[in-house]
Amino acid sequence: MDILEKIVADKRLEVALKKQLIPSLQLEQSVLFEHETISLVKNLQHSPFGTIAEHKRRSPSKQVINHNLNVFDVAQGYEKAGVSGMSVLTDGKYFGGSLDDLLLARSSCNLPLLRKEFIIDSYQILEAKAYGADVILLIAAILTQEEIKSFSEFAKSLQLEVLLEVHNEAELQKSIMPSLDMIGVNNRNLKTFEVSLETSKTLSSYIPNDFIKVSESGISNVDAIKELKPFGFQGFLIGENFMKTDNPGESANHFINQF
Ligand SMILES: O=C(O)c1ccccc1NCC(=O)[C@H](O)[C@H](O)COP(=O)(O)O
Repeated sequence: MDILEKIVADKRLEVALKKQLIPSLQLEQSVLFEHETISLVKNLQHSPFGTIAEHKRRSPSKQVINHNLNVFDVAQGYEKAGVSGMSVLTDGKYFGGSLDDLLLARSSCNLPLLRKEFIIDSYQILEAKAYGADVILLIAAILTQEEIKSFSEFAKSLQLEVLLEVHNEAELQKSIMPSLDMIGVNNRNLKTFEVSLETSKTLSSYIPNDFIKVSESGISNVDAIKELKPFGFQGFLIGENFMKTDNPGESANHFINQF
């Protein structure tokens, strides 16, 4: 079993247990609060540097990145730096995140928030809405075409935006559908952890222009963004490069000031 299969197997167990503790109907009641969606799409369309800055304590590829920060300060720092959106990893076992991180980020900034999670059940989309997300991530490698359709349509019915992530052409071809807003190319192979910006460049020409193109992972300097922009990318998801420092907000600020 590779790491992605292991994460998904654990996630299925986790979601089944959560559904017993807090049934969907109960969760739906929390969703009724009127948090107006803050659009990541609009921010990316209007930014020359389209940075989506991530809160990421650890990862399967890097183990520990940073456990000494609090998400409240990180979110405020990112907002002050002028990033276009924030990604919050909510998986506990492999990334050290939680839904509370999402809620804290929501309470501390007005950035569009992406719930970065391995979504395999519509229950997690309800959770995303209830905890203040504006955007959900769907990973093509772990979903069927039917799941991508039903999950993205459900997200849209909750006024959430949808970022669909691919890593190869086959994943992209099965996923293109009108209920998506953004298509992200993950430069990291989630099975081997190998990272290459060439993945974004190669897949860019297959992504229809109706979608905002986002390049994810392994972006460690401004030159990478300058390299990717001619391929049509408007969003750049950056985690480790900011989170490995003592002050991710300041690092993001320094990064953006180089444009
Ligand atoms: O980051 C990992 O090691 C990883 C392993 C398995 C599944 C997903 C993984 N990462 C999720 C992400 O997509 C990244 O956190 C995100 O794109 C930021 O990447 P980076 O800037 O390289 O931290």
